[in-house]
This record gives sequence, C-alpha cells and structure tokens, in this order.
Amino acid sequence: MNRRCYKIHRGRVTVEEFLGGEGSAKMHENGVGGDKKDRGEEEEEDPPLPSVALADSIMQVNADLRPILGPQLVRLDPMRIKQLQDPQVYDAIDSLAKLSAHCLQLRTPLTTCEKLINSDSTLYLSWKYDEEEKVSRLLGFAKVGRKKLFLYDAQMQTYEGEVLCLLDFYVHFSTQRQGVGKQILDYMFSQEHAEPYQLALDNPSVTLLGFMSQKYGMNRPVWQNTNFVVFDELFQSLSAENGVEKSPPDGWRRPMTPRRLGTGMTDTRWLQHAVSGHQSKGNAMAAPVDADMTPQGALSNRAHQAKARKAHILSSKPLW
Ligand SMILES: CC(=O)SCCNC(=O)CCNC(=O)[C@H](O)C(C)(C)COP(=O)(O)OP(=O)(O)OC[C@H]1O[C@@H](n2cnc3c(N)ncnc32)[C@H](O)[C@@H]1OP(=O)(O)O
Repeated sequence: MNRRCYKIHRGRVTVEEFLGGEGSAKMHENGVGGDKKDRGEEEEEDPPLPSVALADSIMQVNADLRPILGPQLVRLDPMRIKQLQDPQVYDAIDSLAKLSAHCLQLRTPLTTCEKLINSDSTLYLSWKYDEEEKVSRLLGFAKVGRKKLFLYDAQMQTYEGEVLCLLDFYVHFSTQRQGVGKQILDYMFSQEHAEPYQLALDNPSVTLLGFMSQKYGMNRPVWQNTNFVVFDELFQSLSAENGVEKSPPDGWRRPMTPRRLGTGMTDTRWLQHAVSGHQSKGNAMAAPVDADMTPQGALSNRAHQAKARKAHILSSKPLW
C-alpha cells in the first residue's frame, strides 16, 4: 500500500472512523456531501492520515485464508458465509463494509455477515494472501441479489421482472483504480450468467456510474423513482435489434397492459417530475424532505441522500 493511493480518493478518513468511533471528519465521496467550504464551514487543516499499518489491519487477517476461502475471487452465498465460522473473517468483511458505508455517508453499513446469512444476497469477495507478511487482505466486494422491480423506460412504458441488483460495491481505497472492481464484477457476471446491461444499480454513486460507463459502455442510465438505476439496453433487449435479439433477464417480462403504480399518475409530465422525486409524495425539488438525524432514521436518511445525489448527478455536467 502506498500513500499516493489516499490522494486518489477525494475523501478523508480519521483513525477514529477506522475504529468505528465518533470521528469528526467524514469520508466524502465525489459529489456527495460536498467540501467544508461548500457547506459554509471554516476550512481546517487536513487531519493526519491513518498509519498504513492501522489502515491495513482493518481489512487484514493475520492468517492464511487459502484453506478457508480458496481462490482470490470468491463467491460467498449465505450458506457459505455461515459455514465459514471464522470470527476473524467475519470482522474483516464487516470492517470493509463499514468503510463502504462511510464512503456513502451512511450511518449503518448495508452489508454485515450477520445480515448476509439471513438474506438471499450473495457476496463476491476479492482478497489476496501476502506470502511475505503472512497475512491475508480483503481488497473489495460486491453484494448482489435478485429483486422483483417495477420499472419505467424513457418512454414511460412499464415493466416488471426479477432483476439482478448491485446492492453494495466497494474496493478498499488503497486499492481503487487498479482493476479490482472490474475483476469482481466480471467474475460476478460469469457466475450469475448475466450481462452488464442486465444489472440494476441500487442508489449508485457518481463513481459507480462512471465505472459502468467506462468499463462496460453502459452510459444511458434510466433513473427510477425507487432510486434504482437500470440501463436503456435492458429495455432494448426486449425488442429485436438488427435482427439479433438479446435475451432478457430470467423472470423478466413486460406486462401487456401498462401497470399503474400509486395513484396512477403515469402521464408524460410525471417523467419530468420523477427526476427530483415524485410530486405526489412531496419530494420534488421545491419541497425537500428533511433528513431524520436519529440513528433510527438511517434508512430514511439514505432515501434523502439518494434524492440529493440523484438531483446533483442529473444537474451536473457528465463526468465521462
Ligand atoms: C450500488 C452501490 O454500491 S453504489 C456505491 C459504489 N461504491 C462507491 O462509490 C465506493 C467508492 N468507490 C469504489 O469503491 C471503487 O472505486 C469502485 C468499487 C466503484 C470501483 O472499483 P475500482 O477497483 O476502483 O475499479 P477499477 O479499477 O476496475 O476501475 C476503475 C474505474 O472506476 C471509476 N473510478 C474509480 N474511482 C474513481 C474516482 N475516484 N473518480 C472517478 N472515477 C473513478 C473510473 O471509471 C475508473 O476508470 P479509470 O481508472 O480508467 O479512470
């Protein structure tokens, strides 16, 4: 690990944050949260970077995990995670997932081993064994699951189907932009027998949208009111293109009659409002919803942040 890597990420992490304490500085992801300056606060000196050893130890297990995990890219379904029965591995995965949550400014991690065991989601994990130091390091993970989604395409046609969803995706900041994320997703696609256009992203970050565009050519995201993003190619796959029809995902269909959601406001004006939130829910840009700052409000905070992030992304000049 080298210190240059810290600078690649535009965020900051304090030692307290690494330890899950009440650290004051937060890691800000690109475009999320903004700089102190943007928020009208006084600029402070950057807090000291955590020592390399401490940062490393968070995702590090002082053991050879090859007999437990096997290859460096591994698929861990709930049953497999339960069978691991190794508190060190559980802690390392949970710590990495905490960094992911910090990165997205979430109070509660989206991923923990305990939650995974009781879910139908699958974790794809990248790790490596350091022969010299005799330690195993977790590099990154992607959590995916199949969910039944109701979707609109850009023409407001409705669709429903079970879609492979990317629910949490993180590569340790010391290892980002070295191809690990692409390796994890490539492996995941091969294991799930899916193509990139068949993936739905749950509440994606700017970085993830850039990643999907750059690495998989997915550059026509269609935002859903549920904060999922799917790609236009998913809808295109249902109609023949140049005589070659791509197969839709398993369980995918388009209802014969468009399905009405909510109070049935499925006209074209609704699409314009959907950019900032459904008007009938009072979430349009003109009527922002205040975040619930209590720990119990973490989930609703997430929805609030998602709306802010979506509005920010849609109002910014594309980065790619
Ligand atoms: C559904 C969800 O989980 S949303 C949350 C997604 N997670 C995050 O945003 C957390 C922070 N980011 C990360 O953890 C990682 O950057 C990931 C998981 C998005 C990608 O993993 P990496 O190992 O960095 O990916 P990989 O090296 O294969 O590809 C790098 C590409 O990702 C994008 N990318 C990664 N980091 C950045 C960054 N800081 N700024 C802009 N683009 C970036 C770029 O397209 C980059 O390509 P480039 O280096 O050629 O410009």
